[in-house]
Amino acid sequence: MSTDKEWQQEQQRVDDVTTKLNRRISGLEAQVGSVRGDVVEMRKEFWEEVTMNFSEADDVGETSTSMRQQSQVLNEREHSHRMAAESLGRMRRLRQSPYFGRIDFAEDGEPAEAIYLGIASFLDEDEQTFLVYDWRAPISNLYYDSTPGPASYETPSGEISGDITLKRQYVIRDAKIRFMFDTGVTIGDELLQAVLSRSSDAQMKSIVATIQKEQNRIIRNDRTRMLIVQGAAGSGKTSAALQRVAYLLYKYRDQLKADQMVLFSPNPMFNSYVSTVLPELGEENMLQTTYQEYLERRLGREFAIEDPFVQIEYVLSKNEEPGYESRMGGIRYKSSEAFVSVINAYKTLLESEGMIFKPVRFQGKVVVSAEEMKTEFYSYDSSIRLANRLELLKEWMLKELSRFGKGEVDAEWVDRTIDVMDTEDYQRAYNRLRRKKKGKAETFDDFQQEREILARMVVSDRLKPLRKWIKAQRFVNITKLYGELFRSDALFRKLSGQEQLPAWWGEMSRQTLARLEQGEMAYEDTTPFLYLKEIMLGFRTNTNIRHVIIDEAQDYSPFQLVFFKRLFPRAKITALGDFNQAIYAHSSALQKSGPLANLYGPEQTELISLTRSYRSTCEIVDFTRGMVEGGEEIVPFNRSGEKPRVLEVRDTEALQRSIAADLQALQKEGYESIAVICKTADESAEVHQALGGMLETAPRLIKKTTLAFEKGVHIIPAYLAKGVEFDAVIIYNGSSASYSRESERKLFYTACTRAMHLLHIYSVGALSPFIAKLQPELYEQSAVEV
Ligand SMILES: Nc1ncnc2c1ncn2[C@@H]1O[C@H](COP(=O)(O)OP(=O)(O)OP(=O)(O)O)[C@@H](O)[C@H]1O
Repeated sequence: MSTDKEWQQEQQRVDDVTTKLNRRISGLEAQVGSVRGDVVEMRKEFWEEVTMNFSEADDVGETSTSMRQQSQVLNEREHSHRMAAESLGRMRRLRQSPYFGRIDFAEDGEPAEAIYLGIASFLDEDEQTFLVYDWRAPISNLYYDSTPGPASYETPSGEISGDITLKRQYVIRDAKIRFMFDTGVTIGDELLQAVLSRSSDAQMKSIVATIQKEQNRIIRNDRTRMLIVQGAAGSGKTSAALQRVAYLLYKYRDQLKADQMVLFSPNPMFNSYVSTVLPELGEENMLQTTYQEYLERRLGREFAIEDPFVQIEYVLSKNEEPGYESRMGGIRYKSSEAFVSVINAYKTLLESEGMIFKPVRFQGKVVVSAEEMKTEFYSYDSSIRLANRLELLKEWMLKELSRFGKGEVDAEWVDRTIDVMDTEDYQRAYNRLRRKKKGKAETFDDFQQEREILARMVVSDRLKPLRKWIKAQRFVNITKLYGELFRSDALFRKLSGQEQLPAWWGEMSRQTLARLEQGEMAYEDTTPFLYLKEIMLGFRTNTNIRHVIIDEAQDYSPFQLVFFKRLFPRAKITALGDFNQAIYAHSSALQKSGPLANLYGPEQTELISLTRSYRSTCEIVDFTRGMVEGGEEIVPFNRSGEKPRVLEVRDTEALQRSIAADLQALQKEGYESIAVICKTADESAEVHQALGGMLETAPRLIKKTTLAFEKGVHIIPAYLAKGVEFDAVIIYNGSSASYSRESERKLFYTACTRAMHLLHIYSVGALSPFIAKLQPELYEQSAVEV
């Protein structure tokens, strides 16, 4: 334990470091000052600019180089200015809290040296002595990974071993030490206690000061192509992922930029929730997107595409509708690896037969018929790759179109068009001609010639959209090709190699075709459809991205994962998830062993499990872990609170009145962020309206389009509460009517695990079996009804 004297010495050091920081800050301010704000913010429109069509590996390097050049347009002056500005930002952050940890490390045969850890390095004026080490420096690993005693750490030039003689933790604010504690086995249980007991924030916080050993393994793991993290609810997966981004940006600072890393979030609100962590650590944010955003860009123009939230609403609330079971069968099958194999086999088959094209038509006339295209296509050497044969076909069609165009020059419609041309059009045509025929004798002098030139121009103009259409290879009828899979059982049997069709095949196929005909695409069809399109026409890969972080990985299907692998051929993947929170009806890529682990093979895959849950009190964890399989492995962090409270009420009116009273009481007690978690969006909207009239300030209704996460009272459907947390959670109706099907278990678990300090569950009538089956001593059954 530290003594008063040590405290004074430490405070003295804080004062010294602060003085030096102030000096450095003044210097940097002078350097940055006058041109502040001039720094060019270069952010790429992620999906717009970096996706390109490449099928050959050779091209990849080239694209990547040109893209890097693009992003390095900043000139030298701006560059150094930017560096200074960034450094200033870091120093200012350090001034608020220069460090949070210290280890005294004696390298073998050397005296012990005190290593202070903060969010950035700070060198003394001699430019040699580290007053503060960056938490990501190799030596800092000792702090997270080792306890006092013999220890070693890796450096680029080999392992260094020695002895840790002291491990100390601080909370420093405004140059004053507020808390100081010598730690042993774990990193400051006490500090962690304090951090976890505070109320939640509208934005996620960085956890650098209290990273736990097992989380540190995730942050610094850098060996394999694929890192899979299976972690209990609240075990710090998202936190670890974000610190990992910061770590990689530090470790590979010469090669890796923030815009080469992308985080896939479950919804737009989550994006905003996590967006402050990296800036807080003095790093630029990585790119953030959602899978839906990608789908919209790729398919949104052709189809009305369903989003996963509409799909889940259907799954949760339409179980009485005809066709429900077959759609569920479809959702499961279309997300499977088996379907990936079918589509791969389909592509192979199409190399020799079965292509479907759209004819090229112009003013009712067929320019090139689908049959002619097919004949031409299959006349090419079959050893040429499919995508390349389609390129050849494209060239042939463009020629056919030109030939057709020449024949149209004398058509009557052309004459008519020329007759009604106004002077502006005429002038435009004339100018164009002049530009084209620079220096040549051809002019408008000759009437005959003039007519011909204008006619050619008119035809060419009219054919322009068709040319564009051909160039974009829109003539391949992907929709029909995809539909064919569901139209012909024989074809499907041939491709799957199975006599037996998948469950609900007939009805499900009818549903699929009916939607496609309406120009709609169900969420479960989007990835397979796009995959078929990509493998036919050449995959549009994104080679700029070097790291893909997939949060809530359990919500992605095996099919989507295969897709990710193709989409980001140069990226390493970090996939974080919890199979107990797999809320979608499709099969999940994250299973104990399975699709995710197989994606890059065992050599290239590492799996880390997190079982300690930090978010919720012991009482809440004890309660929630009983609901899921394997829950006994989840270990609550040692922080106590009230037992979850369960309250059965008579009817909806009593339910809403009780919840309104509860909300008011909670707010009075000082809970700042409270969620009333409903099952669906419709239910949330109803509750929002009902409670609005009963509360002083209207609660906030969270929809799938909500962008910002804020404090206050929220009404939110369970599936949108993914990844976020609240001081207090009220489950709107945890009755057996709402949550009893097996498919609802994980949704219910996800909802309950959003609570940090307090969990109240209301139920109209009988309780959900997921609660009823728990030991009664795990919760407080309350009878109070308003
Ligand atoms: N080492 C730590 N130090 C301080 N706080 C931590 C630590 N690890 C986790 N937490 C806190 O625990 C809470 C849960 O963390 P996080 O959201 O990262 O968990 P998760 O595993 O992604 O959860 P879920 O799967 O339920 O969404 C957050 O408030 C986070 O700040």
